Amino acid sequence: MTSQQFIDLEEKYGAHNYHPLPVVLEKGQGSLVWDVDGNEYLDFLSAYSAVNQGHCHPRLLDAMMKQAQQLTLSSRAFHNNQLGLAEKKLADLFGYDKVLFMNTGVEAGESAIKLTRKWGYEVKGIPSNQAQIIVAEGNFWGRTLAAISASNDPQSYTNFGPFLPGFIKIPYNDLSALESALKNPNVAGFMVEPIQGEAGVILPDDGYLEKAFDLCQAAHVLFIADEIQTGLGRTGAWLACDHENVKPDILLLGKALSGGFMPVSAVLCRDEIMLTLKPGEHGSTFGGNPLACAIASEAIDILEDEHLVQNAQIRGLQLMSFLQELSQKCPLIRDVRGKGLLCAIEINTDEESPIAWEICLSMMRSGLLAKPTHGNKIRLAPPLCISELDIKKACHIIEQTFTNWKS
Ligand SMILES: Cc1ncc(COP(=O)(O)O)c(CNc2cccc(C(=O)O)c2)c1O
Repeated sequence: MTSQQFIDLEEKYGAHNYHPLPVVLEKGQGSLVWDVDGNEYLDFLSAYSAVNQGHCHPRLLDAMMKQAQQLTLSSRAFHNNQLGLAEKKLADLFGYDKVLFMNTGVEAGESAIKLTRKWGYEVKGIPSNQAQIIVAEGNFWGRTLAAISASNDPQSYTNFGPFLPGFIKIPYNDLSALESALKNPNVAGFMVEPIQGEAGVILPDDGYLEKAFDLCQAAHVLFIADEIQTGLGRTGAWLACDHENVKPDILLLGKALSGGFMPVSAVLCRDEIMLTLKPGEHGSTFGGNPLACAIASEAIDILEDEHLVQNAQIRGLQLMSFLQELSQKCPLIRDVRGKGLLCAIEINTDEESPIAWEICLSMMRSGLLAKPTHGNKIRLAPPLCISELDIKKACHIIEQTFTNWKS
């Protein structure tokens, strides 16, 4: 079958809830993917940071196959021999008492909202059903009704109402807005991405996270870090919060927690918070299944064994210095920004302009896959295993595209 035939099948039989680039992938390995016509691409999206370890990592394949021949799903009606090991690994690595395994990132977000509310009522003493959670404008943590209720992006919430109450929206990177919102005694938590991914790789001012954390502690409010996109080495540290020595009260992980093999997410926090959940009050059929736990354990080991956090830092510096140089000589570029291997080019147009999309099409034809987010920001986020040579190759493609661009 041709690429077009595969695209036509999706058009005819699938929901039209995405607008993919016109490329049909059939194979991935490390930082590379191939389409059905055998064309090779550098993957600079990494499935939105779900394949930090690289596509189809052989160790993850082995771990999956080994466990899949033993037991894939026990349900939580019974214990299994993988869950406790994976919980301990994450708890020890990140320094928390307890881990709650879920599946998708938004489920981790929903779980964090429920935990924070329950803690608010049963520990902080907020009157029943009055708990508020502060969120930052520009946030994106998934597509459930709670997640879109917390969103200020019309594309996320239009015509999906009515919405969940209990969210207070404040500008991102605005400490005075946070300080005044924290005056509300019914606030239980502040959920924030250390770097806003979908908003276009928006970095807060240095010190924002640390000061926001301190304000939350002073107000007896839980600081919830959504590291589902920024965590697990993406920004050149295990967690983006590490760059400011902030230890969140609640930590959300997902995506690369399975290296792209299956949905695995986790919520980490101390006993005082996690033990507000009593048997039968929360969970999921697949949450903490032995297959997911075996894969998650291996996904963490790979990040450690292959020094991928360090590689993200070094390769990120290489990529960012190129981008800064390019931006000096290219009026089409409004801004370049990033941390580690979570970078973005902001094109000098409004969000509605098709130019960012056309640039991504051109880079695709030259062998590099990237996609715009929020119109005019092109995210550049390769797998953390990417080599110096492949960064050089990508930079050459990016430079050729921008310097030869004729609007
Ligand atoms: C910071 C953050 N938190 C939570 C989620 C939700 O994760 P799940 O998608 O696994 O529920 C994300 C998701 N990030 C993300 C980025 C781009 C596209 C899409 C998409 O839904 O196709 C998702 C995210 O970027």
